[in-house]
Amino acid sequence: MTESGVTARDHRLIDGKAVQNRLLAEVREQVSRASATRPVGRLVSISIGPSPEIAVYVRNQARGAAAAGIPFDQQLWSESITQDEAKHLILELNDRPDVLGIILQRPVPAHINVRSLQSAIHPLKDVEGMNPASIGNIVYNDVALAPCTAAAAVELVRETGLDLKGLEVVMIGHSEIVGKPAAFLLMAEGATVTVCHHMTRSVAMHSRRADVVVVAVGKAHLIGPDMIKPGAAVIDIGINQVTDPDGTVRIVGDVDTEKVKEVAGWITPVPGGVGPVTVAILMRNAIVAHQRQIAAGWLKD
Ligand SMILES: NC(=O)C1=CN([C@@H]2O[C@H](COP(=O)(O)OP(=O)(O)OC[C@H]3O[C@@H](n4cnc5c(N)ncnc54)[C@H](OP(=O)(O)O)[C@@H]3O)[C@@H](O)[C@H]2O)C=CC1
Ligand SMILES: Nc1nc(=O)c2c([nH]1)NC[C@@H]1CN(c3ccc(C(=O)N[C@@H](CCC(=O)O)C(=O)O)cc3)C=[N+]21
Repeated sequence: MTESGVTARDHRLIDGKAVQNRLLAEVREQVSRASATRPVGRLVSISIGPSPEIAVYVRNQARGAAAAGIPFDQQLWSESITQDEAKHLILELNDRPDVLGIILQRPVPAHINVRSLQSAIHPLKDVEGMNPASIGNIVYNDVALAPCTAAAAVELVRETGLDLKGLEVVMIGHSEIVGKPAAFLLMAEGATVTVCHHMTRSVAMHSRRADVVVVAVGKAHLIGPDMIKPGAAVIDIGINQVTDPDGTVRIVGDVDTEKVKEVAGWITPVPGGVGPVTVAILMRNAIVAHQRQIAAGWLKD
């Protein structure tokens, strides 16, 4: 039984954990082959200041890295670190041959310019694909190092078996780390993509005609059964903490899973859907970064 009260055996639920296990097994295979010729460096995961939402992600990154056989270095920097100190540390990591890749968790403290730090991560070590150069590659359909959650959403649509070419997809949310990259990745697969945000006059007008709805907003129960075409696939990226009347605290997505699963053909539960696949994509990006560094002559034999 998942948190959302839906049995994991429900055939309408896409099992994110199963997709994670499949992807991590593939990465593990590539890591052991790569390690035969030269050591695979460590994945450095940077959090600046404490944040509960990041803690879950980083804990699962550590588990994913262990499953993939990738050395993992979790760094928690003080929230009083200055922009210059943070940038200097990142530039040092860029030049270390024993560092395979760098991910900077969001949010960062208000005094830190995350866009500037993101740009300081060298594109060959940017395992989250958030350096503008990496994002730019997506426009050129080079999607090998894409933002992990966006790529996870594409992976989960593929899991339905639907042919993405010409598929009517509605992306609800247009953030720089999820909504917009996801829209570009889906376009790269040949989907017809509509992007909605808070200025969209009627989200339902778009979502009701979609073969696939991807939602990354951050509002519990934003998507109800009346907003989904019967049989459509629903990819729920939202992560929201809700407190039940009896005081139980739960994590739910942006979709009213219980009600929407009666209408949808497929739906990703929260937890147990996009989250685990995000972790697996991060590990896949890490071994891709290693291969790109070799191709660029960065790693000596
Ligand atoms: N599972 C995972 O791996 C990850 C999950 N998340 C989760 O995804 C959710 C979104 O995060 P993130 O992508 O950073 O987005 P942001 O929180 O940065 O922004 C929310 C987005 O939703 C849009 N929006 C707000 N209200 C509405 C509405 N009523 N209808 C349509 N669109 C609306 C906003 O549009 P506008 O800008 O115009 O206001 C904005 O594009 C969060 O719950 C976050 O926790 C995020 C990262 C990874
Ligand atoms: N630069 C950056 N990139 C991100 O992708 C990013 C970020 N910052 N900041 C925080 C958010 C949140 N996020 C999660 C990813 C996976 C789970 C995850 O593994 N969820 C499990 C939780 C299960 C459990 O409790 O272990 C699940 O949904 O099944 C959660 C949260 C990525 N984020």
